[in-house]
Amino acid sequence: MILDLDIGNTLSKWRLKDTASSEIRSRGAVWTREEWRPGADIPDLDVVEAVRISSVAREAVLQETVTLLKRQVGAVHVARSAAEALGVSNGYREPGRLGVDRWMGSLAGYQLAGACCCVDCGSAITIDFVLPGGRHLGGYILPGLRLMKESLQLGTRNVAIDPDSEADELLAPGRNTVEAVNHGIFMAAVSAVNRIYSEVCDREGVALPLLMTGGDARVVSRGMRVPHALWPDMVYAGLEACFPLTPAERAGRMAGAPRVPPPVTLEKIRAGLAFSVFV
Ligand SMILES: Nc1ncnc2c1ncn2[C@@H]1O[C@H](COP(=O)(O)OP(=O)(O)O)[C@@H](O)[C@H]1O
Ligand SMILES: CC(C)(COP(=O)(O)O)[C@@H](O)C(=O)NCCC(=O)O
Ligand SMILES: [K+]
Repeated sequence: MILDLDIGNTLSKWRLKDTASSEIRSRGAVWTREEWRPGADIPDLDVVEAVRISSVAREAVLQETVTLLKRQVGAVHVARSAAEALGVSNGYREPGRLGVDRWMGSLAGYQLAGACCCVDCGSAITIDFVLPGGRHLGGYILPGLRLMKESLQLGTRNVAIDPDSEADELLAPGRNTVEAVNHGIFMAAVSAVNRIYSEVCDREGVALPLLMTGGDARVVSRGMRVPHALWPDMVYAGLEACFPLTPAERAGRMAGAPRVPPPVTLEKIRAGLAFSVFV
């Protein structure tokens, strides 16, 4: 069995993957806290032959986790952002500083779709771009839905946006505090993602497939104006591509990879942007 770990700022996600069949056997998540330890919340390590980790938690948390895991598991692979991998060149001036979850997502996106825009809606919302030929441009970081809501301190933090609400409802003016806050942060997130996607496609002269992941991807996806695919396992897929262990992974197949809808034409993207130009 392979244990994959995606340690984010809010949640540490894990899944167990069968080494022979490549099937996902179980998955779960625990809060990422300072005292995070693999233990009761994490699956039985006796069955684990290898661990793959993507972590944006503090380096000390990662090191403690790795030390603990190494006592019981032979192979522990820790992903790091690099200047180049799998045909993608990192757009950061200091490549190691790019969040490794963003790097994993960008590598997975490029493997699946070629040039692409990768959006990760977690504690932060990150938007990364990879051009044809594999040039990663860099990207954008904004607060995630939960962070935006908490920063307002209006006592609405425990009333989450229903991911099944229709975009129409979410875009309407709120008629109480919870609605006003939820609709406001929804609007902030989707406007930013729609606009950033269009602006970058416009400036680079290419219509890019759009991939979305993260705990709030389903909600944000409701407000997207362009075709896109949801890929909950996108960060894990980057781990699979960097450290292929199963026969399917060695053949380049990534678990849970979605069908990616073709993007709308560049003309349509530009026509959409034209509405926001007033001069
Ligand atoms: N069951 C849940 N528990 C916690 N957060 C959730 C849950 N479902 C959705 N969310 C949202 O997802 C975000 C966490 O998403 P995730 O992608 O795991 O973030 P990170 O990678 O930063 O830890 C939270 O900020 C919250 O808005
Ligand atoms: C931007 C992030 C905080 C997003 O993390 P997440 O919301 O997934 O927990 C993370 O990718 C990170 O710590 N990045 C380092 C800074 C950077 O990417 O420039
Ligand atoms: K994120």
